[in-house]
Amino acid sequence: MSDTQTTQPAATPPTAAGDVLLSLDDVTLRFGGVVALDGVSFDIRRGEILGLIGPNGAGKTTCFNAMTGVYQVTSGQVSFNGSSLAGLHKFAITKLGIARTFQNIRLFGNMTALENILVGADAQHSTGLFSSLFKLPKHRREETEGHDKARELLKFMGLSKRADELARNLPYGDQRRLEIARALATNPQLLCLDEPAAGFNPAEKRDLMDLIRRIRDQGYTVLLIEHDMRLVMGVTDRIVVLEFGRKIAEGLPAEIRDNPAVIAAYLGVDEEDAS
Ligand SMILES: Nc1ncnc2c1ncn2[C@@H]1O[C@H](COP(=O)(O)OP(=O)(O)OP(=O)(O)O)[C@@H](O)[C@H]1O
Repeated sequence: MSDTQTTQPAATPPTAAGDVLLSLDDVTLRFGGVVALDGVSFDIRRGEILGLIGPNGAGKTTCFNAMTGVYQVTSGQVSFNGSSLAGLHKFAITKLGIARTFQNIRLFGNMTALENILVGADAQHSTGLFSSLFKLPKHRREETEGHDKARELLKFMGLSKRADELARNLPYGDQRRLEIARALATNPQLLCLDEPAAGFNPAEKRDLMDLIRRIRDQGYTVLLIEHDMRLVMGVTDRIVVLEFGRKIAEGLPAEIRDNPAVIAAYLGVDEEDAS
């Protein structure tokens, strides 16, 4: 990645580092008889990299889905910048400033890398169909700005040379990075990454850790779901641990590493045996 060191225009810089950006307050989410989230509460603070971990089926992706409007919570509340997200459609939530990537890459394969990012940037355009049909000046200005920003994002992610290649022809690692770039194009305050290192080799994982730190240094807040413990422990500021839909621990990486309940959850043994 030779062209990754330039900076791109930052997201809204942190107003007061450490204030609460998003909070889950006693959130329960049921699918019929399955309780995917059971009274989960935690905060994401502005400017931090928060890890969300737990064994398979713990409720991590459901948490993302509750935050991004894919599912409405059964009870409890999700708030962003102090306002409830209840009833908001996922597009409205994107506009408010929450973006995500998916476990399984969801790019538009027949579009170029650049076009994929432009789709993300479109989510923040203020002009509507009328302006776009009649190519009004404000719409044209937004289009130009969108192109400039998309190229800067490609550069930031080390993908400049891929701009005009179809997404489906990109190597796997570049597709993963493009997904992150597309999410950043929506100009989020909070970027949620769902297993971004899946399928990566150790060297790619190290590059990803570096990239996540650089993203945070640009002023974004990052929520990271990841199974690779070395990556999670190495890059996050704090970690929240779920098991069977419940929060079982929250703390600094070193605290989580030594927490008997967390060790038990991962080893599948009784907490007393793990301590
Ligand atoms: N749409 C759905 N309908 C029914 N049950 C669901 C649905 N989505 C998730 N679940 C259930 O909710 C629970 C939590 O699933 P979730 O995908 O959030 O876990 P996860 O921690 O992300 O797991 P993994 O690490 O395997 O991705 C699981 O029991 C899962 O089967």
